[in-house]
Amino acid sequence: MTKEITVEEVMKHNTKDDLYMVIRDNVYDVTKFIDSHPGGEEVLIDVAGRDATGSFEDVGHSEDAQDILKGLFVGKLKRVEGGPELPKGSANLGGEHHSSEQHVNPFMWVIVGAMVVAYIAFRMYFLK
Ligand code: HEM
Repeated sequence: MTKEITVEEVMKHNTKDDLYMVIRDNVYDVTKFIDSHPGGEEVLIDVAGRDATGSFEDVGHSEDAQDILKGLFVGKLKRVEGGPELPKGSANLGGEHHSSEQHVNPFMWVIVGAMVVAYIAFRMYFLK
């Protein structure tokens, strides 16, 4: 019989070493998959112990990803009327874009630095 897992129980598994997430009311134990996720571990930790349906679907995961999911299934989410709501995962591609913007920054400073040096060299040449 399919195991039923409560919202409270899912929320307890919210660390890298013990990570559950919910996708379409199915509960998955993602702990062993974290290191091999092509999208990185960060996004999975962001949705640990949460509802990751939106994040998972936004990415447009392939059939392969759906197959991996099947292997991680541990039970159905049990919703109790009047009980706590499972928080939605906050991982999204917006976060990813943000971090890639930060990678651009050091390079920008090199360009700005080069322009300042060029300007000073130019001034010195003409002020001789
Ligand atoms: C247990 C759940 C998950 C499984 C089994 C899974 C599996 C995979 C797999 C197999 C890929 C490779 C591309 C593909 O086949 O679609 C992938 C890529 C990716 N996943 Fe997941 N994923 C999961 C959850 C998530 C979540 C919650 C996020 C949050 C946003 C996420 C973000 C991404 C991203 C951004 C990529 C693209 C990486 C790239 O191509 O650079 N995944 N995932």
